Amino acid sequence: MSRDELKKAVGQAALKYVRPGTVVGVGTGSTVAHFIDALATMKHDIEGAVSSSEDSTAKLLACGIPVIDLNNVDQLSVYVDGADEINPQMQMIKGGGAALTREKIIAAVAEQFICIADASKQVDVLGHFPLPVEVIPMARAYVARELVKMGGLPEYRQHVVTDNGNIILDVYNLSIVNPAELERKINALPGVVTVGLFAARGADVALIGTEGGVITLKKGV
Ligand SMILES: O=C[C@H](O)[C@H](O)[C@H](O)COP(=O)(O)O
Repeated sequence: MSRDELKKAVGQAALKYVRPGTVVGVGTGSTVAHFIDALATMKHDIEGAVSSSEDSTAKLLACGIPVIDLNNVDQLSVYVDGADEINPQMQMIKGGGAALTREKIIAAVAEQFICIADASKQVDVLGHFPLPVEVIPMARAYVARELVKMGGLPEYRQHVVTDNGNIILDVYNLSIVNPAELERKINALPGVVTVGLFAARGADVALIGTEGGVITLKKGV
């Protein structure tokens, strides 16, 4: 099976976590694009979606799924999103598509985070994928210097402006043995909007696309 077929399989598998009559949290990326296609098949059974990016909003609307402002939602039972890396503790690196901040906000509201990913995203230790950090433009050089002090090699993601009007630094050379601590440390730097480490709030369920089918992993099991 191609990687795209694996992504499609997990996108479809995530449908079973969507409860009729609810608002669904929707992430961003090529895996989520398949989930949105699947969600469109039950668009008359849900109230709508909360979206984590302008890209996903456009795709949801094109599929006829109403997009609802997060501020008008009291409860979100599930948030479905992809990942750039996921470890056995269900902690993730996200933000390869620059949508990390809105993704983290929706993940914080949701009762359940359902991560959908092909098996290539599974790692023992996070950090092979460069860690995205969303930064307010005037803080770019300062934050980069601080990231170097932490042992990283930050690289400015050229020609990318986030949906929030900020820039992304991708941090190479990190072997993240304590993701929760690094998440706290980077988030504490003035000028950092958020780091793409989802450690304090990881996934609750991971649907992993493999050659043998979709595997379901649950946090703490
Ligand atoms: O900013 C983008 C998101 O964090 C994505 O969920 C992540 O990059 C995975 O994307 P994809 O499913 O395209 O590999």
